[in-house]
Amino acid sequence: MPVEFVAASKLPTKHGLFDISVFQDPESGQEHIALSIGLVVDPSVAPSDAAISTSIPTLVRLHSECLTGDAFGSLRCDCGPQLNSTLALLAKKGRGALLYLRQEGRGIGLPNKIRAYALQDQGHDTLDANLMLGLPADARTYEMCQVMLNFLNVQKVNLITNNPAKIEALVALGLDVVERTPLHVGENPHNAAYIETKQKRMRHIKA
Ligand SMILES: Nc1nc2c(ncn2[C@@H]2O[C@H](COP(=O)(O)OP(=O)(O)OP(=O)(O)O)[C@@H](O)[C@H]2O)c(=O)[nH]1
Ligand SMILES: [Zn+2]
Repeated sequence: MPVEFVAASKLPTKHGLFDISVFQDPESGQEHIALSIGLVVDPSVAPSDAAISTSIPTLVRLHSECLTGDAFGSLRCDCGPQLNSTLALLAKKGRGALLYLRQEGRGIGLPNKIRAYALQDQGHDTLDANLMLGLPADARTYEMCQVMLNFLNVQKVNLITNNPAKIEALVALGLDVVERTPLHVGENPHNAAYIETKQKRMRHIKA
């Protein structure tokens, strides 16, 4: 079942003043969040210039939930710095959206991600660890983004990502991804092999 808009409000952050919009899948109760800036937050009350604004490419990041990286400052991945630098970029540009998608651990959930970390502690890489658990390498889907981006009046997308699968997913949903902005931040000795595996085995773009 598609997600539905639930509520929106202002959200002052250390990066700037964002709009927060919450969406929910009525069947599963799963929530997804849009943090946007400089966008019309409800198409039903769109001002007359909304049509003009939708023709400009909008900076968008599809950020997959990572409790360990986003909230605890884990150095095992690059999620925390990616989240922060995206919000800083959107605030600087004054226009764009970060969709915070509740697909922890590339969609396998936190317990399985920690099981996969334990296997990585034994020397397996991030991809093999998922497979050894009998799980897909990447279990994420992106259909909720269609409703969320439509709600924000976004049609042309400049996607902030290194992952071509996200571009392909948005294009398959009918969105017009006209540009890509790379996001290489937060590399450190603990996540260097993880980032290298994403580039060598998961099609992530290095440049
Ligand atoms: N299963 C699993 N998930 C992980 C691991 N490390 C990070 N994650 C999750 O991976 C997701 C982020 O995906 P990444 O593969 O790092 O990057 P991406 O979102 O596909 O691509 P970018 O848009 O370029 O950041 C988050 O949901 C993290 O919780 C891991 O070792 N195993
Ligand atoms: Zn992470």
